[in-house]
Amino acid sequence: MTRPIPTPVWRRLPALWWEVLTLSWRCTPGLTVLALLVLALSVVAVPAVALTLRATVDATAAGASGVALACAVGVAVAHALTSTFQTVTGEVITTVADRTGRMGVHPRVHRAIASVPGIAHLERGDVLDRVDIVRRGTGQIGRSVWNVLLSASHVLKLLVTVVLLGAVHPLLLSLIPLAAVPLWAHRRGQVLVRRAEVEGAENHRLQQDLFETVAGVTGGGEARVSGADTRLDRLRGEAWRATERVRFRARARAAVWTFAGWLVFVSAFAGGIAVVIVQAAQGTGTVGDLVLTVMLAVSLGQTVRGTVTATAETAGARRVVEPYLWLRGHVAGELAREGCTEEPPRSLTEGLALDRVSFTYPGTERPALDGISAHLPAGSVIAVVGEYGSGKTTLVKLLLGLYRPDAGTVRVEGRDLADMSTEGWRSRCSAAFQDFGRFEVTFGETVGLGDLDRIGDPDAVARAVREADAEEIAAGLPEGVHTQLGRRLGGVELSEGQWQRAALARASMRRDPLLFVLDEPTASLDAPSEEAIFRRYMERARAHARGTGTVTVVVSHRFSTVAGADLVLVMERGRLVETGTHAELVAVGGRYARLYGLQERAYTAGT
Ligand SMILES: Nc1ncnc2c1ncn2[C@@H]1O[C@H](COP(=O)(O)OP(=O)(O)OP(=O)(O)O)[C@@H](O)[C@H]1O
Repeated sequence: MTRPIPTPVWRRLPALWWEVLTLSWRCTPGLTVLALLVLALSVVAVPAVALTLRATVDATAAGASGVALACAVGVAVAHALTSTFQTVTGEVITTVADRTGRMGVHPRVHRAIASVPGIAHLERGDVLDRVDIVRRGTGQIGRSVWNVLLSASHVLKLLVTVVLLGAVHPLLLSLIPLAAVPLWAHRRGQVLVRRAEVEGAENHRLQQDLFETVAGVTGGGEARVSGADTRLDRLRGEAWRATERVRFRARARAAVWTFAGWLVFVSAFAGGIAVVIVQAAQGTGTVGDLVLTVMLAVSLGQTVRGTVTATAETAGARRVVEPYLWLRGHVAGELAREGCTEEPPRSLTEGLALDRVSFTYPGTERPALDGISAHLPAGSVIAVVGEYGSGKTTLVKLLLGLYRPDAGTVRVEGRDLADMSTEGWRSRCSAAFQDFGRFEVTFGETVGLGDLDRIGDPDAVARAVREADAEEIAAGLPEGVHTQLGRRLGGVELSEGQWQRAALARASMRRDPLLFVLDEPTASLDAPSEEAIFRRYMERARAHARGTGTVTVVVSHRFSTVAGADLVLVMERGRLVETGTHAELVAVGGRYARLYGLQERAYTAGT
């Protein structure tokens, strides 16, 4: 099969600029029009000042004081407009670009990444590097089209200026090609800077992760107690220095290129001015010509610098635009590869099945799941047990469609989950994980996020809170479910167990899930609280079973809590080593029975 040749970046840029311009229009129409207007008028402002100034001087020399006065007023008006444009253009463009970046581009990036079925791609270094660059530079993407328009307006200004100078003396036309030298030199430097950004992205991510670990409340506390914070901080410093070394070298080389380019242009320009001065001294030009030349000479410097800066920024934005386009291509490729649109069934009668499922995490050697086959009947409560790292979480993540099996099939009512629309399947799943999210919104919202359609429904939220046994938490908050959570936002901080119950309540928001997963969501709770919650969720599972045939999967280390499950799956090093009910497995006297006995003895000894 021949692979399609990817479209070069430069051919995709015009479409991207047009897209950003329409986004600007949608995000902030008034300012977008103002920015376009200011750019158009700024092209004619400087030549207008120069021409009216020449007319003023020549009229004065000819003794036409009335004309001279009128031209002087023209100079004042044109000068005032030029100054205003110089101040306003940057402000307006920055505001438009910033709004477009935050309100338009940022949500698009997040939506695109989230639209890819599964999360396996978020474990890939090449994807993470690009996401890191794009997240830091969405403003530059919003600004990219304005830099292009700014460059175009500066180039136009430059052309008008040089044409006027050419009329004074044709030799000055040679400045046109020479004005391109600084642009070219700057571009060369930017290529080096761009390469250095991608090269240093991995170390930058590493230092950021280490910083968050050391400075974070959770990980940071642990690091301080264990004394690992000094070492982690040293590693962070090393990673930062490695990134900075690469960046600094590239920027220094880029600066040398820019300086050399400017030197060539400025030398040529000085020669041009000398020619005009000689011409005026010989009487072949007017005093007005000399004034016009000096005026344009001053503004030409600014115009060329503006052109270089805007063009350099356009080129510089490629270090963000290129990874952005790469990410979009990646997302489109992933979506095309999936292309599954089948809707999930309304209810289950047969249930879910794993058929020789294997899975290895990207970048690792050992399979996390190895040839798992099991039937999870509709309406049943399945317990998954096993030691640390045996593959329990990976198994439920495959059931939830967060990862795709490398081999084998996950079936829903006999149909391959891979053929089903990921969005459709996820909308029929509920899950509470050990690493639950702490969403710092109001308590009611943190629960309601479990079912966005009903986030504002107080009855639905109250019921979910009741099911997670979290009523006392809500009642204890100063403003009940309307209390803002999180200290950073001036709200109330919940304890670990309270956050966990909030996560459980969130998972209870959906009324008719086909798959309900509880992956050790009660690890922060004591054994009696955990048992009480599981009892409650077992009852809920039985009620769901009668309606939609929901399969409830519970992952736990505490064997006693899951003894009431219909089926227990015992995992060991990625393999399913035993299957049966609690009674059957105890009777067999195998791995489950041994681990169960050990835990029971430990519990009895502790009481
Ligand atoms: N994102 C990941 N990338 C690479 N390897 C991973 C990842 N997540 C888990 N693993 C590995 O896959 C194996 C199974 O992990 P998994 O989290 O499924 O086990 P578990 O039984 O749920 O463990 P625990 O009881 O500690 O939660 C482990 O060897 C683990 O190190």
